[in-house]
Amino acid sequence: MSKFFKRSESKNKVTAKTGAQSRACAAFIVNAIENGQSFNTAFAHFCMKLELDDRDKAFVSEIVYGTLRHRRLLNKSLEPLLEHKIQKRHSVVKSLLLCAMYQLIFMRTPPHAVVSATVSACALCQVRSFVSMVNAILRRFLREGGALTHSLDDAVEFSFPDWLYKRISADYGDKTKDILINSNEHAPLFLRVLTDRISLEDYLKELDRHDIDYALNRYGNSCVEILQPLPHDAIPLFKEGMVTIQDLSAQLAAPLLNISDNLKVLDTCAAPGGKSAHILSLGKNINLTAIDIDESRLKSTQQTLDRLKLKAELKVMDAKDLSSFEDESFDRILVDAPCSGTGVIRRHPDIKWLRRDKDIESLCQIQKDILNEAFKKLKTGGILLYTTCSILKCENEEQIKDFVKGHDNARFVPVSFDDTECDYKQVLPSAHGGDGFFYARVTKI
Ligand SMILES: C[S@@+](CC[C@H](N)C(=O)[O-])C[C@H]1O[C@@H](n2cnc3c(N)ncnc32)[C@H](O)[C@@H]1O
Repeated sequence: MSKFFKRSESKNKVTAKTGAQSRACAAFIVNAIENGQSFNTAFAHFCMKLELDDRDKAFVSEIVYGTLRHRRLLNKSLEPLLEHKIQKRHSVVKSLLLCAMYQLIFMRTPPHAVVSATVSACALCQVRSFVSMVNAILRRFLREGGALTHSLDDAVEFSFPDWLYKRISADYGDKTKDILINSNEHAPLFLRVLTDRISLEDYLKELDRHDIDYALNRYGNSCVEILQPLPHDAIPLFKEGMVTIQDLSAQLAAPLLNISDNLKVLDTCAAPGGKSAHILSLGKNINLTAIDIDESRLKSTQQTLDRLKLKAELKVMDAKDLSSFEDESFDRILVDAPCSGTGVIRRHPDIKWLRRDKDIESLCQIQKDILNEAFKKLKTGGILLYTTCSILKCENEEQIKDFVKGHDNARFVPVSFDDTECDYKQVLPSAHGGDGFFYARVTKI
């Protein structure tokens, strides 16, 4: 356990009670996600309901993320142990068992602790009548070796829904397995140092002073990877606004806008504000309008900008209708479009179970509508940057190629990666260390 999760002496023991509460909380969250709730909503709700402290929350989040990462394989290992099908109204029992198996196999938590806390959690989950069944299944699982039952089907082995597996393999062929493996990794913590306020060198000295392990990455010149668990409030100079949390791939987006001083910039899908903040750091006197359709998410953009002491005009607005702005009035436009999130599954494994195949078509239509509308607002000679955190070609290269084909006055502005220039760039999860991401920029002639 990291030194940043220190507790007072009296609270330092994980009692049977807190152990059961954490297991109940994890099972409730997994169950809620299976029923369509997002991780963030379910996590906030159940952690509050079960009155968990920060250390318990970290433990719960590890169990939930891990269980979601390996859900299909855990399920395959659980199924032969179930003598009767668990009814839908008792589905939390299945979540309790899957979470317990994840702890036994992947976290190597002592078996007696997992079994006794999971059994006690039945009462908290209001499935007391399942106590002996849960106890018997977990003990049998351990007696029979406590190992996973593997599958020759990669969708099961790497726990991806069939529809998504099919789409990834149609797009990537023999690269598919690597993509699935990398998407099941734990995502690293990347910081972006605001180098207009503190040099990278000086910030690294700060990390050394706090004895924090880090690594640099040749792709981002203000990017530092932190090699140990570190809550936000333990990140040196975070509160002071000298540094922010942003994945490496996300950090590579804003510089592609070629920002210089005094430009008028529109960020069409801005929340929670990571790239808006980056744009503002790249020039002086940038006139940035940041819009988002989601009011609550736009509030988090304001918080991001406040912490970093940056200013932009924020508006709740649907980017499919930008008629309140004059045509050809922006020098730079960022369309960081709503997407499937298939490039960030290692960071948000709930995406695998929340997304549906039919969502992809509607997302593609929204992306197309936003691109068409945003391009009207771009000045001649300006740059529009289209990015997504998806790896699906229909959202990325097919989308932008169709766009350029459909606009006589649009031209690609090539992007350069690994010393190679291309009209657009697809980065796969972990390929450079960062998330899966897509970048393409166009200009108006
Ligand atoms: C990938 S996130 C943007 C991340 C953000 N650019 C950043 O760097 O922090 C996509 C955003 O698009 C917003 N969005 C979805 N549909 C939209 C629409 N029609 N108009 C404007 N924003 C939209 C979502 O609310 C979400 O905040």
